[in-house]
Amino acid sequence: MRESSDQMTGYAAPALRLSGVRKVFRTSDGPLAAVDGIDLDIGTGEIVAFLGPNGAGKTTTIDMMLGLTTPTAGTVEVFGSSAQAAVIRGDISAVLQTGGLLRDLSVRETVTAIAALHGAKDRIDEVMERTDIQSLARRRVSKCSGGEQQRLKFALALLPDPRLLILDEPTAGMDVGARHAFWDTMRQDASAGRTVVFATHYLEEAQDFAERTILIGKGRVLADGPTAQLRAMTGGRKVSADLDELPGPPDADPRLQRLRELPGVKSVSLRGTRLEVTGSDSDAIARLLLNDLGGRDLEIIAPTLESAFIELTGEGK
Ligand SMILES: Nc1ncnc2c1ncn2[C@@H]1O[C@H](COP(=O)(O)OP(=O)(O)OP(=O)(O)O)[C@@H](O)[C@H]1O
Repeated sequence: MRESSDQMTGYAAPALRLSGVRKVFRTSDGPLAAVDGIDLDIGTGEIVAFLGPNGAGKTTTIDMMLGLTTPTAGTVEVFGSSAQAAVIRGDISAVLQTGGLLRDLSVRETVTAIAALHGAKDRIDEVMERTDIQSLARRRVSKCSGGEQQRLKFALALLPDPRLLILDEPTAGMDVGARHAFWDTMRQDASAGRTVVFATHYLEEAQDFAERTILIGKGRVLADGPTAQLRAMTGGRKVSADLDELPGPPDADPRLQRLRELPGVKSVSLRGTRLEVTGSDSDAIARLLLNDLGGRDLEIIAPTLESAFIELTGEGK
């Protein structure tokens, strides 16, 4: 990856800085604040998920990051300059939901044409290999599947060797294998210093691939933090184990009572001989179950981002 001017000057501007960003559209029903005051900094080498339901404002925000539209209020900076300047320098590029590939060109002709625009003909083979499209080189774009077209768009986005890559639902149309291959490439890129910001509807995708998740709803940031921490914000983990049959009713059982009295325990329930305990300190619950209460076949399950999402946005997907 190219050396950054920040490294040369010693000034480390964040990859992306949004300050008080708003975008208001005029609609027949009056003004609509699609983005309603977003502040955030994203550092070099981060992989960040923008997670939110339909209409949350993700695409509108991404368009402003890329300089495709201007904010109604606030500022967007990419490596310390305007988004447009960053695009011209080749510091930022994107895989967008919409936007065109020429259907009659072959895959290789497409990559070659865009490489010529960027003065990056020497990178053609490398990006085709990284995105696993060499075997499609002679295929017409119109004959490529949705997932293959996404890989081609990804190749085009890598041609300028951007320091910041923005992806709007990049794996739409890919099967599970292609999705994992895609994210493996992304991880390698991020570890080499490329910053990656992606919008997704897939809760598992944020969970599996982003170290940091920014949850967006109604044009605002609802939560922003390490993806694991966001998950932990909702209800803690569930610990389950088999117990010997209880001699009496569960409400009166002293073993269950000891679990209920543990700090942070939210619920204790029994189905047959299978006990389920939810709480913030799963280690303490597991210790008590195994050491003192004769629990067997113990399982600890972390809450999914789905539950965090529903709790924080008040709406499921
Ligand atoms: N050009 C426009 N004119 C009027 N309203 C718009 C325009 N673009 C977006 N909107 C509205 O702004 C809101 C945010 O839309 P946006 O596309 O940014 O959401 P999103 O989070 O990307 O949704 P999705 O996940 O469905 O792509 C929506 O209510 C949308 O209808």
